[in-house]
Amino acid sequence: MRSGLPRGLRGPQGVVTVLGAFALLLVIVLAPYVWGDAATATSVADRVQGPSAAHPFGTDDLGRDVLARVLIAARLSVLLALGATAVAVSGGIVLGVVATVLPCPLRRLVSAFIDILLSFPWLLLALFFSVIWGATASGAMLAVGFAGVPSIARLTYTLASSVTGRDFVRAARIVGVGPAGVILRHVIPNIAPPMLVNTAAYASTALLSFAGLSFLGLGVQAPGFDWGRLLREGIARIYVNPMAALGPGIAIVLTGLILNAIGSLTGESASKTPLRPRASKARARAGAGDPEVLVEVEDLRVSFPDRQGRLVERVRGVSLTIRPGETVGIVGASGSGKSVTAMAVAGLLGPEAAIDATRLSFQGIDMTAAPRAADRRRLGLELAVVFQDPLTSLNPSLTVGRQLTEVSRTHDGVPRAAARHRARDVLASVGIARPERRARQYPHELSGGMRQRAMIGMGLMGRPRLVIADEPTTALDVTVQRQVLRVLRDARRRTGSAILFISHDIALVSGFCDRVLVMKDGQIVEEVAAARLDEARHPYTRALVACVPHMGTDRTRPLPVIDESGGVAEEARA
Ligand SMILES: Nc1ncnc2c1ncn2[C@@H]1O[C@H](COP(=O)(O)OP(=O)(O)OP(=O)(O)O)[C@@H](O)[C@H]1O
Repeated sequence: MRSGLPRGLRGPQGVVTVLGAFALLLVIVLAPYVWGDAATATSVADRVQGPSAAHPFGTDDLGRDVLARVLIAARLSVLLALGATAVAVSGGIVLGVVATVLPCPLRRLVSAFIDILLSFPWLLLALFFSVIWGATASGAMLAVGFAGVPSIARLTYTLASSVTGRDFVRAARIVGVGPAGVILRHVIPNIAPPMLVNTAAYASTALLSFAGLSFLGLGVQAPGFDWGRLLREGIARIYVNPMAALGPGIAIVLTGLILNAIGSLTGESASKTPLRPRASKARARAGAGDPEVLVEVEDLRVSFPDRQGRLVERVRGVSLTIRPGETVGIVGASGSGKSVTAMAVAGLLGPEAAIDATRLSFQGIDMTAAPRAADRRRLGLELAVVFQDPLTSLNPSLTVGRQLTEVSRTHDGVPRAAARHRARDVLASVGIARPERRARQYPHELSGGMRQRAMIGMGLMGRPRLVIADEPTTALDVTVQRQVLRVLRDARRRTGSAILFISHDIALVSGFCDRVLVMKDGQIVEEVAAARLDEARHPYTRALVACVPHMGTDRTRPLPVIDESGGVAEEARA
């Protein structure tokens, strides 16, 4: 059963939070009208009295009702805390997000600057800013706000960096989405839930900080009063009337709790699904070159730095070609360099990869260099990548339909309504029932097989000449695997696109592909037609083929094992 309320607002905690927030709001709005006179009317006869029915929190040294003053101070205290929070959060988000999209050396510089600011205790910063802006309410608000910028900036930077490292952001960049688009469409929606929680947490910290500054005489000045100032006045009479000090203290604690509870509920409601790695798809650009050859790779070498910073070559002199409409498979053990090779072809390797190749091109476009704007458009439309993990192949904070329409809208300039229409047709063409409804859903609302089909659909939104499928069926059960392979086959038939299919499973690859490239230790050790795998010459290929059980396999014998040298060892395995 689903109620119409957001998820976070259901249950007792949600109800209590809503009631608390509502009561606080009422006090903030109405208190000055209802208790204004009691809070300001002086009465010498009622001076410094303890709690009574007429004055539940007693009176101050001018005979004013302390409870009324506490209630009226709610408005100033909360507004100043929210003002300080707005300064801290907006400053922190701008600094943190901008730092993530800066080029590497500048990013390090800004990150180090944030760290230096963080090393100062916030109170010291707040006092420093108070001195600059003076001991006034607005000065203290700016002081508390600016003192919070470094911690919010650090948090934003960490969260945003974890998003910008995801495949869907890398793919979006390749597709031509600029820094502003990446921030607005990918980073902000994904960091919003934790940021909301932290904003509310910071609001309660700001409330406390502000009360602290006013208590020290650096915040609100007489005749104005906030909770901090009331606390300062109450402390002086704590032995005569403890409630004069406890009253504002209770108000600060309760309001802090309400702000924290609002934050956790908002965060819970806003979070759609946990963000996980791996995502999306990519595309490629245009140029001269042999029209008969779609992908040309010659002597590709890819290295990554190890922990000591030394470059280690992971792909060692790979050469391959893919012709239009061909289905080429790459098989090999884990770590043999299949994905790195494929990502190099797609131009999706990160900046940490050192790429060296005599030739690395897709439709004549040099994929070792950053694509030009004109090439990006072709990449966006003509190259699609389907990754292994379907849950994380899509941006969790955008609906499936929105992600599908991005290609048409970014590169074809198709109007929104037409793009939506096309997205529905494409979803239907990859076998997704009720495509209208599915397009409105978020990735986590789809099954694994559906997500993978939606990914293939994303590729079909353009005019794919090549689909790179990096272990697209590994995370799926056998039945769903078959459906996904069928969708890929149909897509190839309809669009004439070539497919580069990566898998551990030589039986799957030989059944699906025209040609098979066998990789071992970063090299292609053999290239063989799928139909003639039995005639493979390399011992490693023969070992892979021998490991595939078939109808005639003797089940009483141990499974063959591929040894270090790549041959078959008849070791026993349970
Ligand atoms: N970003 C990276 N930084 C450092 N090393 C990397 C990086 N990406 C890949 N590698 C290394 O490159 C080698 C080849 O990785 P790759 O992902 O291509 O293997 P694979 O054959 O696709 O394996 P699997 O089937 O397990 O995905 C591995 O040793 C891997 O650790």
